[in-house]
Amino acid sequence: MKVCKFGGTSVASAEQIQKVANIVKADSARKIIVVSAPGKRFEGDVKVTDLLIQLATTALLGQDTASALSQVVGRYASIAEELGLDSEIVSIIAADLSYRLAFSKEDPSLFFDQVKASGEDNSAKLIAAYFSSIGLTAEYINPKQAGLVVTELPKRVQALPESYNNLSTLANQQVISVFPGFFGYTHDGTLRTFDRGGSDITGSILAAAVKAELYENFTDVDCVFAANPRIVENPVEIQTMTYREMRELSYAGFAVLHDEALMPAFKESVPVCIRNTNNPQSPGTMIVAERDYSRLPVTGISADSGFSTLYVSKYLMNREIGFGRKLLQILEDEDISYEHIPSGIDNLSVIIRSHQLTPEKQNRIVDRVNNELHVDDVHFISNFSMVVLVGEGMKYTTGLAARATDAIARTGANIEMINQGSSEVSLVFGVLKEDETKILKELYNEFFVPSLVV
Ligand SMILES: Nc1ncnc2c1ncn2[C@@H]1O[C@H](COP(=O)(O)OP(=O)(O)O)[C@@H](O)[C@H]1O
Ligand SMILES: N[C@@H](CC(=O)OP(=O)(O)O)C(=O)O
Repeated sequence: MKVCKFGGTSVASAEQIQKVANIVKADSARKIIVVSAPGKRFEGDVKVTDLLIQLATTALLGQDTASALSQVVGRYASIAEELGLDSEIVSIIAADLSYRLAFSKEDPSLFFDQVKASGEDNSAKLIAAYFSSIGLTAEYINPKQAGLVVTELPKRVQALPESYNNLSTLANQQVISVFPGFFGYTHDGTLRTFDRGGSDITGSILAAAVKAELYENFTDVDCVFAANPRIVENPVEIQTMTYREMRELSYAGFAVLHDEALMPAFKESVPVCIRNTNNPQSPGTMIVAERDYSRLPVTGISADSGFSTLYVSKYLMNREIGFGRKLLQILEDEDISYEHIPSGIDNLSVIIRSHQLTPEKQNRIVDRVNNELHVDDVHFISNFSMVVLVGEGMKYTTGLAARATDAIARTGANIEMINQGSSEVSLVFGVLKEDETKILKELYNEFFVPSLVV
């Protein structure tokens, strides 16, 4: 049995959904279909999830929701009409949205989740109806009834272990299951969505639960490329990569797969294949536990912005027992996680995703570090990017860091931070945001030109 996830671009219009149906028909092993909300049909279009966020915001502000609501219903109505479905499905979707808008707004984040999740939920209902209309025996699956149970607030949303057992019964279904991505329910029945892009996670959870032979993730590119195709022209195609490599690359900018989507599949050794709905003949990129990495040391290069650094210096910091713990406790008290901690003997930097910081939080942290740790200097620097070189073969290659730093030097940019994880599967450079693109391009030239495939 195969689990297939179709992303927003794959279900953005009637034409795309017809391609999805053809892909499902072409292989009888494709029994569980996870769908996203309709995404962008063209450059500049708006994803249904973003329309829903606008709708929820309007409702929370107590403003008239009629126009925002009709935009969302309109997207589904035009898809349904083009697919030749009767208006009943559109009435079901309109009624569902009105029901969600009447939900309690006491906790705005839960209200947002209710409204956002309708994107995938209604997409699944519509696609199941379309499959049935063309003679495929298909059924919409409700994640609550199927048992996709997630953690309660204030914990980060994650599937609970029992979900896998609950969902495993889907393996016995004779019909094609159409499952909405992106959300689950807590024990008390509260709906919670995963982070943006989270339908990839749902697909992986289901693939692990039914111990699928393959998790196919259908998107709008033929494969995973060695660098973001929006930045590097015609990048090298990756045929096979390991879970670890994909995890590191999606951590910093490979938007093609959510970085939390690998663990469930990895734990059950389910291989993942990234494929193109618009070109299903293309074999795609296989993500597996091990691969031959003798040819090229670097598999891919990613880059992501939106990082800040908390810089702290104090003479003899290296001798002060408990300094690091006290500093990290201050961050924990502010509910902040960190990415890297490069350090010297008298100073250290804590790299943080900037979206976690507010001016008030920054002031409180700086005050507490000054008052409680009596440092010589503490300040925040924002606007950092991380550029990450990833490859299982890196640890067997000498001189690789020197080649990378030489390439960066050629751009004239300064390296603010270097971090090599002990697994040596990645090498991270902290750079200024304004230098990110030129560094990515130069590193790509250094390690991939003139190669054609990895
Ligand atoms: N290294 C990469 N390889 C392939 N695609 C990438 C890479 N980095 C970024 N992307 C982008 O990821 C996009 C697909 O992911 P996403 O927009 O989430 O699709 P979907 O709508 O299928 O969920 C591609 O259109 C591509 O622009
Ligand atoms: N629709 C949600 C979840 C998702 O996974 O979407 P996509 O498959 O389009 O990345 C989002 O936009 O975040």
